[in-house]
Amino acid sequence: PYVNTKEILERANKEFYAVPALNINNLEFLQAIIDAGVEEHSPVIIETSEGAIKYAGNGDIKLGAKLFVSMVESYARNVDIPVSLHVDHGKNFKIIMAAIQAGYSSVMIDASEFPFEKNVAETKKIVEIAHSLGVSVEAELGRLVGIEDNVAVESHEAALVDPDEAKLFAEETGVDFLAPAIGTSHGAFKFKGEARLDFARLKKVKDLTGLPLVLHGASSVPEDIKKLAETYGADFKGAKGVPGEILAESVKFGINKVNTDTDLRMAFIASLREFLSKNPGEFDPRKYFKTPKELVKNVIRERLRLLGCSNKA
Ligand SMILES: O=C(COP(=O)(O)O)N(O)CCCCOP(=O)(O)O
Ligand SMILES: [Ca+2]
Ligand code: NA
Ligand SMILES: [Zn+2]
Repeated sequence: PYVNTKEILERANKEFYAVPALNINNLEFLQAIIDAGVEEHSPVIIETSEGAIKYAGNGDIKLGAKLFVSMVESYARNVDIPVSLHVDHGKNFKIIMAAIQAGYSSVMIDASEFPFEKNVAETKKIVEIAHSLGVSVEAELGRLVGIEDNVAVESHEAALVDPDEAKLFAEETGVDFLAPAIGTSHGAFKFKGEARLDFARLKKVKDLTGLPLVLHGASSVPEDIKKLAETYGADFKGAKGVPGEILAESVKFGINKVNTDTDLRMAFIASLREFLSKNPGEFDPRKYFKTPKELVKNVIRERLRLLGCSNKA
């Protein structure tokens, strides 16, 4: 069934596991996610960035939002696992409103680049509107920067979440789930040195807010996927993600939603490169997208098990 993200995350919060939030831009990744959730008897959270909504709507954001709601809601009605649809990194009020009106389960208002007071004000505005329409809300505190050994301490201190601010933020905004910056960053090149997240800081945010917490920039960039892509011509030198055991650790300290996009993109392109080089005569997209979809599905199945949400449907 098509459910509200809050329902999925409240149970995860209570039972100490995490649910991956998986980004889509097209039909194929959605199919891979649904299949993974069904095969693992697991809830799944589908999320679309503002760029994805523009992409699907061919520039028309209302059309894009409606298209994603109808695709996700239709697939969700067809399976017996909980599925929700979320706006990732919402910054543009028009896009957030279009998504709420189209029927999204939840929205992120990302005002984390602004000073604390403005982040509170922006978030509060969205929370009031969204809650009046039964839509749940995610917000972010701190900025996504890797904790680099050589970067001066005060600069990454300034970027990471302040746990006391998080408590105040939760109280003042009524936000349903919170993304505390603890040292991750988006994309495939997250760390120059050792991957390190600030778990002490994360635990303080959890203890002070009690909210379901979101880890952004959580892709692992699995070594085998990176190698497969490079074997068939990709140049992913220096790509490094969050190791699986660190993801599992973050769940112990209170992470319940794990945003994952890069790992899906890497799996798809690695498998597509391999398929195309081995099948020079193929030109049916239902054929050349089939094995990439399979690999994305299997990467998601493994992540569902790692985060402890298999068999939680
Ligand atoms: O935190 C994450 C996941 O980050 P990761 O998968 O790169 O680690 N996300 O929020 C996904 C970010 C998606 C960005 O989409 P656009 O390119 O359309 O703007
Ligand atoms: Ca942000
Ligand atoms: Na999000
Ligand atoms: Zn993110």
